[in-house]
Amino acid sequence: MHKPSQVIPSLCEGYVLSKGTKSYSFKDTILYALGVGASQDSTDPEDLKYTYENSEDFSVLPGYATVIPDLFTNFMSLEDCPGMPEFNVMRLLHGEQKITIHKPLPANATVEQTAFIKSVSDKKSGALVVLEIATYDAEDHSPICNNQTSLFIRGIGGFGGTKSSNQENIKFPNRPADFTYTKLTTSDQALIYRLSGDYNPLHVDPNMAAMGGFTRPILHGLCFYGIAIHGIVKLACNNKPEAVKEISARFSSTVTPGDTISTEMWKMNSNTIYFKTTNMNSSKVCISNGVAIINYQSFSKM
Ligand SMILES: CCCCCCC[C@@H](O)CC(=O)SCCNC(=O)CCNC(=O)[C@H](O)C(C)(C)COP(=O)(O)OP(=O)(O)OC[C@H]1O[C@@H](n2cnc3c(N)ncnc32)[C@H](O)[C@@H]1OP(=O)(O)O
Repeated sequence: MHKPSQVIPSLCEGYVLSKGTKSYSFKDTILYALGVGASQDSTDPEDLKYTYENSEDFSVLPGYATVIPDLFTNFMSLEDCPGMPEFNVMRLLHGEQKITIHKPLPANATVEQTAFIKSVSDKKSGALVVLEIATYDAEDHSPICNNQTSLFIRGIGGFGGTKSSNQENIKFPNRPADFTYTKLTTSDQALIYRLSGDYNPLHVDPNMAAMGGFTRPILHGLCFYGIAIHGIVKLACNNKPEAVKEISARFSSTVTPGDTISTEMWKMNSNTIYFKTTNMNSSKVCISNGVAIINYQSFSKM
């Protein structure tokens, strides 16, 4: 296939990366929960509701919305888009993510979904490709969730056109956080997390990570996003996953499996939480601009 020498936004925008039906079951939702650090140790007795299908209130973590799409198919299809030049896929990083949840995520479902490129903007050091993925229940065609995924492809910027970002910069309050969730990621975190569908070798293969300019494989953005969401549900939502309606955030620095990450949350008003996550090993903020929209009516005790 003939590839252009640089990004041609008009040939990218609207390009369908995948469209189809898929089914998942409670085994997938449990595997996801384990991949974002749900455990059965004495500090986390409440996690059984995400990891044991026979628990009384078995539930799906809201972050599971991010892996319902066929991540790897979409990732690979990007290279086939006629408006994209040749690029080193190991230089592609997850830039931003927004999920919108329309109903509590079912533990077993058949879903219909379409993923397409919504926009491409020139960030000079790279191209920011924004994907939109809508997921519907195949049974009654009701909307389940939406994903907006921004991919930052380093090294292919400078093609002109728009340069805007899709997320606003958040100003955090000048007071201690209302809740803090600190989690030690494990050295095998990426090996477990990838089984939920993002098989990008950047996260496990040292040679591929080196091609991306990293000394070691880095953790999936959606894995540490999922860890932060787990913390938000536990600490700010009384462990009621159905309370989460929307979560958006930017991946502003990398995390290596084995790093400790700490998510600080501020309750801003009756339905909004601002959050950011710091990588305690690098001392850098790895998730910035975090905003969670919560429906506090869905539980009584705060
Ligand atoms: C298809 C389905 C796919 C599913 C996912 C599959 C892919 C996954 O497997 C891949 C991953 O998970 S990668 C791991 C997670 N991501 C990361 O670790 C990225 C961390 N962030 C960075 O390294 C830098 O912010 C970096 C490199 C992103 C940007 O840093 P710089 O180049 O230094 O940019 P900077 O000079 O700070 O800013 C330039 C302009 O870019 C905007 N920007 C910065 N960070 C951004 C980010 N994270 N997302 C979006 N935009 C971002 C800035 O605002 C600036 O724009 P403008 O000039 O318009 O203000």
